[in-house]
Parts: sequence; structure tokens; C-alpha cells
Amino acid sequence: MTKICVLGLGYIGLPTALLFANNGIDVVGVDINERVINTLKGCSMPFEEKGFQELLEEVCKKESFRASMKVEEADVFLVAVPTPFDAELRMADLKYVVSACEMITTCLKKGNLVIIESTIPPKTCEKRIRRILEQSGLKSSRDFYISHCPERAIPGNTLDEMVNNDRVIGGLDEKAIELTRDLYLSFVKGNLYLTTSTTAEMIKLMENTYRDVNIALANELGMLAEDYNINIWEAIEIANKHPRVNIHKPGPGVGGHCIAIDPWFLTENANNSSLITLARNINDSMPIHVLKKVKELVNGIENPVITVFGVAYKGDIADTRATPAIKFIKLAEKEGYSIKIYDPFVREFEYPIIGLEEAVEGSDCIVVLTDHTEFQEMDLDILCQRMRNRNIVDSKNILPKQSKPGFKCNRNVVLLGKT
Ligand SMILES: NC(=O)c1ccc[n+]([C@@H]2O[C@H](COP(=O)([O-])OP(=O)(O)OC[C@H]3O[C@@H](n4cnc5c(N)ncnc54)[C@H](O)[C@@H]3O)[C@@H](O)[C@H]2O)c1
Ligand SMILES: CC(=O)N[C@@H]1[C@@H](OP(=O)(O)OP(=O)(O)OC[C@H]2O[C@@H](n3ccc(=O)[nH]c3=O)[C@H](O)[C@@H]2O)O[C@H](CO)[C@@H](O)[C@@H]1O
Repeated sequence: MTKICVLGLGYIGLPTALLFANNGIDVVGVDINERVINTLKGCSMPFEEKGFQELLEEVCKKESFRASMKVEEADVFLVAVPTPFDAELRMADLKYVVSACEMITTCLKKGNLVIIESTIPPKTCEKRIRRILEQSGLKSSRDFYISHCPERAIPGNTLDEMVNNDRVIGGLDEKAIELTRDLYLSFVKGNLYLTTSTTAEMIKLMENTYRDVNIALANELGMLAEDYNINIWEAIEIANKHPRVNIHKPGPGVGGHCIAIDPWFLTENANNSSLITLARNINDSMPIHVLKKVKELVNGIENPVITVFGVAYKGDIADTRATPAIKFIKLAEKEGYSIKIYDPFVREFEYPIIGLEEAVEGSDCIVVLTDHTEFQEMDLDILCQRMRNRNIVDSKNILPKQSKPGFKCNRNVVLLGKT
């Protein structure tokens, strides 16, 4: 039986490890975080993602998955550690990938395959990973093999997308590509596209950059629509009826571990990338624009109290990584506003999260920053009765549009893109 050692048991590494373990592979999951390992040893998921607690219990029963803090000899090593953005240098911070590869070097044997799933800048496998692994004394493409198999699954629907999405497999050589393809065939039902490692690195970054640039376009169109006093949401919906138009949605900015940072990995060595940089800057500036809308509404109110609805980086998940809500909250605090936060999913955050009624009580403005489905069904008239002033900025266009019959609520709803 093939044995695989997965380094990094986060949102990507752990689901991947469990899928391999459930499909005939012997898996050792390695993480440097003791809490993660202890939680897994108790057969519990360290984070929530639909379908994975059940899968973990299944592989615990089968004894095909073990969690450990130590890398051990295996046929395949898979790296899924974080690749954060170094804001000062404006480039990928590869320290976790480097340290994971150094850990592998101590156990590397002839015939091994090393797969990098972490998102990395173009040429990282060819230049950086190869050099580190060759410190073992073995030679890449002769004694062992390196490939890049970027992950494309979307948080909130990871299980379905990991199994059914098409995947890109990039190798330093043909043998690396073949070995990687055979391994992923154990659970992937989508097509596998085979290419070089550098092309695969580039493809992953292009996909997220495409989305970022299109979101920036939607944000800019939203701001322009304000000048013309039209509803951007209606305009986009109708424009998207064109068979070749797919304008994304405006909002308070782009969060998450990927789209807000990956475009920078593309531009770090480029002399000429004005569009990608501009798009990033537009999206990063959106919390300032939302705050401007709030300021217009609460102007003249003494000591305004602002209620934030949703701090997860997107709807119906608990993940707050790089959420635009943080920037909005910090800016609003600088403005002297008191902030109360309600989020039905998020449990851990750097600001307190409170219950809905408490969050709305005495508020001067509700600001929606996340499109949780729950917000679609809110009874705004009841909420408005608890507010001191009935103002709403709905940056996600998610709240119900109509007041219920029998209630009169003088709410002043400001959608982004419509004044
Ligand atoms: N989360 C996503 O939706 C997503 C999707 C596609 C690609 N990616 C990419 O996948 C990679 C992993 O992202 P994630 O969201 O799973 O990160 P994560 O922060 O959820 O998990 C990473 C784990 O790696 C562990 N770790 C760090 N250094 C280690 C080492 N040397 N050895 C073993 N474990 C180590 C950490 O303790 C952590 O538990 C990143 O490059 C990310 O850009 C993420
Ligand atoms: C190309 C692609 O699809 N990549 C996906 C992406 O996953 P994600 O969860 O980060 O992506 P999104 O859902 O796009 O959310 C990001 C932020 O953008 C905001 N947003 C979104 C759409 C819109 O029209 N207007 C917006 O304002 C949203 O609120 C949120 O803050 O990266 C993962 C890791 O690489 C991939 O694996 C995964 O396939």
C-alpha cells in the first residue's frame, strides 16, 4: 500500500489527507501545532468544514490515518502549509514551505515523490524546492520527483470540490507527473490536466487574480453607479444576461487566505503589472468606501454606535482570515464610533461577538459586511425598533428589501452603489 506523509493539516492538507486515507492510501498527517495533533488524535476535526468530521471518523475506524508531530519515511510527501503574504516585501513568505521541505529532506529516499499543494510563485518548485530537497544528497528527476498540484477547492464546499473539480498537475519531469496523476486518481473524479510545475504555479495564481480583478471592476462600477444614482445590483443583473458578460459582485473588499494575497505572488518579480496591482488596491480600499457611506448617515449623531453584521470573510462560513471587516472596524473606531458585532458563524475573533438583539440595541447604523444566508431572512422591522437611529448600509445587498405589512420602519438603506 502507498504511504503518504502530509505536512500541514489545515483547511487544505487535512481534507486532502482524509480523502487519500479513505481511498486506499496509508496516511500520516504531520503538523507542528500540538493542539491540531491532539484534537485529531481524539478523532475530532480542528475546524469546521461540511462532511469532514464523518470522514475523519471513517478513516480512524479503518486505521488508515494517523496524526503526528514528526515527519517519517514514506513513498510520497505532500506539502500543504501556509504561504502568507509578506506585506513589507510585497512577496510570498515561503518560510513554512522551506521548513516543511527541510523536514522532508531528513527522511527522503530514492523513488520518493514530493508534491507541493501550497500556493507558490512561479518557478518556486524548479528553483527553491528542488535546491532544498537536494540537500538530502539525492538528485531530483533521477532519485526523487517533484510536482506541484495546486488546490482549487472553495472553503464551504471543500469536500465536493476536492473530489469533483478538475485539477492541474505540474511536474519537473514526466515521471513526477505520472506518479502524481496516479495518486490523485484514487479520489479525484474531475479531469487531471498535466503540465510543467511552473505552468501549474502560474495557472493557480491566474485563476485567483482573474477573480480579484473582476471583483475590483465590480467595485469600481458600483462606485460609478453612485455618481449616476442607479442601483448597481440591478444593473449588473441585467448586464449579465448578455451571453458573454459575467460581472462579479461589489462589496466591502476581498478577504480570505487566497484571493487577497495570491495576485501579489504573480507581481513580485514583474516590472510591468499595473492592472493587477490597481485591482488589489481598489479591493483593499473598499472598507474606506463603506465607512464613507456610514459617515454620511450618522453625521450629526453624537457618539454613534455602529452594528457590524458579519465578520467572516464571506457568507455561511466561520473563517475570518484577511476579512475586510477588520479594516472597517479599525477605521470606524478611529472615527470615534462604538462597534458592536453580530456574526452567526464566527466564534473566535479579535473583537467580541455578541447576540443579535444586544448588537442592535441602541444602534445608529447596521453595516452588513458578509452575505450570511441568515441575513436574507432578518425581520428588519423588529430589529429597527431596537435601534436608536434606523440606518443600514448593506454592502452585500443581502437584507430583505421590503418592510413587512403592518410595520412602519423609516430605515435608510444604503446599498453600495446607490445613494
Ligand atoms: N484555504 C483554502 O481555501 C486554500 C485553497 C487553495 C489553496 N490554498 C493554499 O494551501 C496552503 C495551505 O492553506 P490552508 O488554508 O490549509 O492553511 P492553514 O493555515 O489552514 O493550515 C496550514 C497548517 O500547516 C501547519 N504547518 C506550518 N508549518 C508546518 C510544517 N513545517 N510542517 C507541518 N505543518 C506545518 C500549520 O500549523 C497549519 O495547521 C496555502 O498555500 C494556501 O494558499 C488554500
Ligand atoms: C478562482 C476562485 O474561485 N478561487 C477560489 C477562492 O476561494 P475564496 O473563498 O477565497 O473565494 P471567493 O468566494 O471569491 O471569496 C473571496 C472574497 O471575495 C469576495 N467576493 C467574491 C465574489 C464577488 O463577486 N465579490 C466579492 O466581493 C468574497 O466576499 C470574499 O471576501 O480561492 C481559493 C484559494 O485559492 C480557491 O481554491 C477557490 O477556488
